[in-house]
Amino acid sequence: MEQGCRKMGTSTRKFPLHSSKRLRRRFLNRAFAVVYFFAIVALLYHHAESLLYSPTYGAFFISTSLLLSDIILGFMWLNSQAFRMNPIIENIFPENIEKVCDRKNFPALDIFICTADPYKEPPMTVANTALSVMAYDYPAEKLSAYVSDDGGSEFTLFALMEAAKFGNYWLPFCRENKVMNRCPEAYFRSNSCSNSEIKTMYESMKRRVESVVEKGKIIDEYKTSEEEAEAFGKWNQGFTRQDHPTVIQVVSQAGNDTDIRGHSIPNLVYVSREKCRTSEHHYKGGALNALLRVSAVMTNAPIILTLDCDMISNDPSTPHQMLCHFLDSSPKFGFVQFPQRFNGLNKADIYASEFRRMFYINPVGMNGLSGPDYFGTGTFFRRRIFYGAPSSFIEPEIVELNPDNFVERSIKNQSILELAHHVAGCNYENQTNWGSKIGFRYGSLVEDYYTGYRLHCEGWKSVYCNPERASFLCEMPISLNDSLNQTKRWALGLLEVSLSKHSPLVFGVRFLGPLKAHCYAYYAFGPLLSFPVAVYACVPQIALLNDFFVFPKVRNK
Ligand SMILES: O=c1ccn([C@@H]2O[C@H](COP(=O)(O)OP(=O)(O)O[C@H]3O[C@H](CO)[C@@H](O)[C@H](O)[C@H]3O)[C@@H](O)[C@H]2O)c(=O)[nH]1
Ligand SMILES: [Mn+2]
Repeated sequence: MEQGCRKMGTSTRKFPLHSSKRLRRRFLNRAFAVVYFFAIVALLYHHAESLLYSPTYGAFFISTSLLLSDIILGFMWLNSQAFRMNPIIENIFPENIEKVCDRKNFPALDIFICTADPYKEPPMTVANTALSVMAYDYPAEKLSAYVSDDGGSEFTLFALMEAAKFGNYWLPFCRENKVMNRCPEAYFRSNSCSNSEIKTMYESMKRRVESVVEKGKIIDEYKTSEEEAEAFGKWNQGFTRQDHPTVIQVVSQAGNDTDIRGHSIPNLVYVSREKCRTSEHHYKGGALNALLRVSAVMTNAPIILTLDCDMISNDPSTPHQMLCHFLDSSPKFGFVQFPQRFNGLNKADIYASEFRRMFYINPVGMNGLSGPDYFGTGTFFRRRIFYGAPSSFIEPEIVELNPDNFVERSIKNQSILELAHHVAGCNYENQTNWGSKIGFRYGSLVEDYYTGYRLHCEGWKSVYCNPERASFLCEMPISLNDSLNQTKRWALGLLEVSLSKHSPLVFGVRFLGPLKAHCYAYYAFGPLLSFPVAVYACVPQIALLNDFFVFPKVRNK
């Protein structure tokens, strides 16, 4: 992909694309860490001493729980120090991209958007996300958005068809008005729109989409062509969410479909992989692998962006920003991670929903240790990364899935569509390397963390990119129930890794070195923190009632 650009003869040395800055105060932190370490040792010594000389059973119980808690806290503190040893901030210069690479030489980009439930993740949200990325400031014929629908819902397909029609107006509107926030819902919410015609158009599309979801049925009046009616015909009587054949529908085709100004619009493809109760579907990891194969057969772009359906683009120049890393990188470079920034948080963020440490602080620390982990969304990958280590390519089963394969035929070609249906089949992965050695990795509920970890173990590198203007905005769970469910799912997924043979401190340390292994251990063993949290929430009260002192008194010798 880089060759096309390098041929232009303009040097990236003259027009740098990125630079990095090591944080200067890391030495102060190292000195502080040494002092802190001795403080922790002293505290553990105190607990051990109180344990040995416990006067009562109650005191023995309290000292044991405090000792265990502080061992866990100490261990987690130690892991967390790995992030602080070599933090690096990466700067990019996207304004130089078009000086070193002509737009016509830009690499193609396949965008994967995952959705799984039309009621929890409304089709309008999916449509907005798709529109926000289809409106990227990038050559339209090089852009393809693939929406994976694990909910197998005709309403999601309907929403995308409506989005494509509205896109014919929206894309030129954004281009001509230099709109920065290209997600229509977010744009109309934050702008008192001067051009109310487009707003009316959006509102009417929204009404149609919401009404089909509400009614649970797409009325015939809404099916505007035979092709559309045929597509919805696939949702016949036997079609259920857990049991249905593959549905792949090309909603718009680059080079063929044009907007109202006659410009091409990007490819938009709806994919609902085959589901059957008798075979494992591996949740989102399975969905992403199906998309990897379907997109390989149809467009095979060398760069892939993965997005959750609620992650809207907030900056049309994000592809230029990621190119700053891809066009000027080593062959081992595998992915660029953008942070998740959340919509609608109050300024004080009293519930700490921003995940500041996870999304802003730690990744800067990992930048200095061959790159951040994969967050599951907002990530641009080199397609080659999914086929084995940088130095040992793993051949996929069929040549069409090879990352270097050039697709000559159109995405609507009959044989291409047949093959795409085949590779999205629910038994396709049986007796193959998918999920174990190639593609997104199975084996943990947090497929993102686990996949990023295994890719780093194979020798791939990544970079964290956090431009001033948020590249993406997403939603966070707002109800207590959803939030607890999410935390529980993450905790289970992380424990699946920490207690497996691939545990960062056993397996990871051999391939990543101690510092990076401790970074991964910080997350993998994170769920253990629930123990000290529970102890510190209850034990001091019990201690107080028993007249037992948890910490040494100042007067103690
Ligand atoms: O069987 C499934 C289940 C989920 N999803 C999609 O996966 C994404 C993430 O699922 P969600 O239920 O929203 O989980 P979160 O906890 O909000 O997501 C975080 O945690 C996940 C697991 O670590 C990562 O995959 C996500 O990228 C990350 O944002 C959503 O777009 C879903 O539509 C599927 O496609 N198929
Ligand atoms: Mn989510």
